[in-house]
Amino acid sequence: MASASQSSATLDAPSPALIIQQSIAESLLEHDKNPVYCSGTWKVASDDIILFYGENEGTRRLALQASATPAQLEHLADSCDKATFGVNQEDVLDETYRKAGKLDADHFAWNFQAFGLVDHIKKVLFAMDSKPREIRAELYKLNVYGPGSFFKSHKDTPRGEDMFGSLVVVLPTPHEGGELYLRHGGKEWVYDSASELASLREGDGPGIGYVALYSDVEHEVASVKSGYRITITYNLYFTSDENAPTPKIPAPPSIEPVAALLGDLLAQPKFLSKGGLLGFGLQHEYPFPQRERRTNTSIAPLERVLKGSDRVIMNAVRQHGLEAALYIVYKASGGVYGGGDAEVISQEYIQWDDEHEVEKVDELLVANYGGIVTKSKYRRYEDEEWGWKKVRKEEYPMVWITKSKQNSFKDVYLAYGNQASLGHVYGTMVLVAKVGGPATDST
Ligand SMILES: O=C(O)CCC(=O)C(=O)O
Ligand SMILES: [Fe+2]
Repeated sequence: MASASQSSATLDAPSPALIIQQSIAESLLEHDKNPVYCSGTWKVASDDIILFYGENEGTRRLALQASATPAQLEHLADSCDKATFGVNQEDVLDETYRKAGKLDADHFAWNFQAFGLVDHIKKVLFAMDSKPREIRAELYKLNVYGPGSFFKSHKDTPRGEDMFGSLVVVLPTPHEGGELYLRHGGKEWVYDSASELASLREGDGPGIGYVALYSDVEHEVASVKSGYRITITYNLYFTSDENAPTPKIPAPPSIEPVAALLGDLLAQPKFLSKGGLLGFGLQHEYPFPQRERRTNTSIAPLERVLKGSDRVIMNAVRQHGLEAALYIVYKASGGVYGGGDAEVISQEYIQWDDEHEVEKVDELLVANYGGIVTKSKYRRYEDEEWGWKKVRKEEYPMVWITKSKQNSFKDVYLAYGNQASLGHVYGTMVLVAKVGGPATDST
């Protein structure tokens, strides 16, 4: 009896383990929503879309940035062999299944480097990995789908264990039809290269269409109605670490010691107790952004290209939850402003000119360019300080951890005065982290 009641209890209430098992299965189902392909358009440079092709010495050059003429495209189509497809490890020619032209990788070349695109594909298809596996694309074939060409439903034959998918790049030649249908897990999608390419706006420069799909995704190219649909396909592989040469360089030091020391510094009760700024000179050089005449440009985008120890310190201060950014430390000489050690930091790289007089560079920076005063002009002359109360009040104390003169510039500005004269503005790009709230003055 006891055993009977036990078994009925098992039937009524699923065990906790079973509930967890079901939850795992359910949440894995959620992950089936991960994309099995990705597609879109990709911007390229004009030089990227020049095609060189030929089976023998006489190589043709076909530049696609300006639209190719029908005669040029016909020549390319005529240079192709008939495309075959794989059935049971054999290449089969059957134009009722696949009608298209092909060139093997040893009969064509183009400048386009797929690295950026491949990196993008990696992030979309392997977003579930905290550190996505490295992948690479190997040039495979060029195909020309002229009017009436198609490729019926198939899966691509994986070439090697590490191959996980295919990348099809569609060149920007006008065509109609030739949609790519993709099917997986009972779902269907369509990638319409003709309309994707047509949607590229002229002012945006040239672009290509692309679709990257897992090898187990069934796909089919619908019949091309007009024009030429030219594709370049790549095989996509996981890169194997086995063949990678062992690095000769020693492993870089971890950021942990720097972050720990920074933590110790911030924990000091007297250190910037009212808040302030931590300044770091940069150890590498960075190109200042292009300035248009009489405009200013933010240097914030340079943050993405920080190198070496500059990157380490940016990561370390952020690890401590500090707000940090690149700034330019401005100082000026000449005009009313001249002299003094005043310093103002701003994220704007300013185009000074010799037509507009500037009375006080520091005040202009504060008023118009988000400037923060780190040293006010008259701090050394106490009797004059009354006139600068307002600016003094806004002064943020800056503690320099490292100093550097790298990434400095000198500009000329028109200094206001009885007689306008030329002055100089000096700038140095640095990394600044904010500690605590703004420095407040109790007076
Ligand atoms: O051109 C396409 O969109 C796909 C071509 C294809 O399926 C293949 O070459 O295997
Ligand atoms: Fe295919």
